[in-house]
Amino acid sequence: MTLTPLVYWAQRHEEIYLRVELTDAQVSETRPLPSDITVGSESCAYQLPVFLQNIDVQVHDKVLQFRAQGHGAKGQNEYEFSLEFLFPVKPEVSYKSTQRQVNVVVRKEKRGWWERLVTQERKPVFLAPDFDRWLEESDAEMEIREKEERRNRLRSARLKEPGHCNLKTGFLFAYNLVQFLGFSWIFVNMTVRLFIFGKDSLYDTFHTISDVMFFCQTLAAVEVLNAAFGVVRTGVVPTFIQVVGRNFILFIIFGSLDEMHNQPVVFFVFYLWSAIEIFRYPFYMLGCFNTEWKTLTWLRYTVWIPLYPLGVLAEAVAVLQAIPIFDKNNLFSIPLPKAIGGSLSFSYVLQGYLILMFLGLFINFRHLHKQRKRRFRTKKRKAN
Ligand SMILES: CCCCCCCCCCCCC/C=C/C(=O)SCCNC(=O)CCNC(=O)[C@H](O)C(C)(C)COP(=O)(O)OP(=O)(O)OC[C@H]1O[C@@H](n2cnc3c(N)ncnc32)[C@H](O)[C@@H]1OP(=O)(O)O
Repeated sequence: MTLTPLVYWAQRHEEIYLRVELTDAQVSETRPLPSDITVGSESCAYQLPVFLQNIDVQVHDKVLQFRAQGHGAKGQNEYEFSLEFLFPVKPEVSYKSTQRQVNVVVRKEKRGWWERLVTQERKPVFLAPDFDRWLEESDAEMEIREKEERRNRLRSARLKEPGHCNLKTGFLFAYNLVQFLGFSWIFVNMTVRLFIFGKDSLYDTFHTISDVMFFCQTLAAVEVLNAAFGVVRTGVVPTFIQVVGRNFILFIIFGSLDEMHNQPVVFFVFYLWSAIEIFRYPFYMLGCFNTEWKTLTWLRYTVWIPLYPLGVLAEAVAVLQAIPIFDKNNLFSIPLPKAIGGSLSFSYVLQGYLILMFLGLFINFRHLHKQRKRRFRTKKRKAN
């Protein structure tokens, strides 16, 4: 026999809760509950346990379809009902079942408070408010505020835990210090050599600097993990673009081609890379202790404006210089069936990479511009 179960509902700004009572009752227009029993009343004689199987709850285009099979005092029953929600909901539905009921949670497509649950004005006879979870809109808003305050209290308590804060701060400070020392050595070394040897220093940058640059750029992969694991509050994508972008140039274009080692472009790329890092890493070091030096903050969020396009331009020159070399030595060429040429030169990959570079530049330029606005807007707001 197919029965329509009793369904109790409540809402919050982002969710709808349905409590489906599976009993041996058949509730319908023609056969309402006996007068001495009201929906949800504990005295309902129908509250007999039902052993459930094959629960199927789906949402398609605002309509929730519920089906289940249950074995109760009156034998095996099919249970089903459907509801057309007032507004769109997300297709993902979660539910938990007990002997007597199935608790369903549906997420609203758009956050907000509904005047009723279903499209039709007159509610279905099997539907009733769930007074165990019922809140008026203002109460729900207060519940959200209380949850947020609890979360903030927990977060600040966690950050005050001596172990948590010191470990993360110590790790970040040490990382930033090592990177600052590495890039400072690079920047000072290249500056001094430029003053002493003039233009000649442009041709042996790779031989004098690359070991430390390889070390710093390999270590920089940690920044992607920091972003991915939430160690620092920043996006994974910009960090990934930054680290992959630099290491592609360093390891593939410079590191794998001897012919590139004596090119002046190596000097410009290394110099532009280190010119930002000598401000960025000390800025992070101070940030580990929630302090800042205004001039350093300004430099960290300003010098990238000329350096980033210049840096990517220098990298593009390096890629263009490497293309004929890869064509000649066939390094990293992609093997293809003889019928279609035997191999694809890596220079084709480089031509595609040139497009990625300028896409990556656009993404990170926009990201840093947002960071700069956020940083200086926050400062302005604190100053007022
Ligand atoms: C399928 C693969 C596709 C790959 C495609 C690749 C294409 C590549 C194209 C582009 C290639 C670019 C190559 C690079 C060129 C150059 O570098 S040119 C030289 C100039 N370069 C720069 O100026 C960029 C310098 N780098 C950065 O700024 C970062 O790497 C960044 C990721 C680009 C931006 O940094 P981000 O962390 O996102 O912003 P911030 O405002 O600095 O930090 C946000 C918050 O996080 C905290 N934080 C971050 N890191 C640390 C840390 N190490 N220690 C402590 N705290 C850290 C920071 O303090 C901020 O905190 P709040 O202020 O409290 O929010």
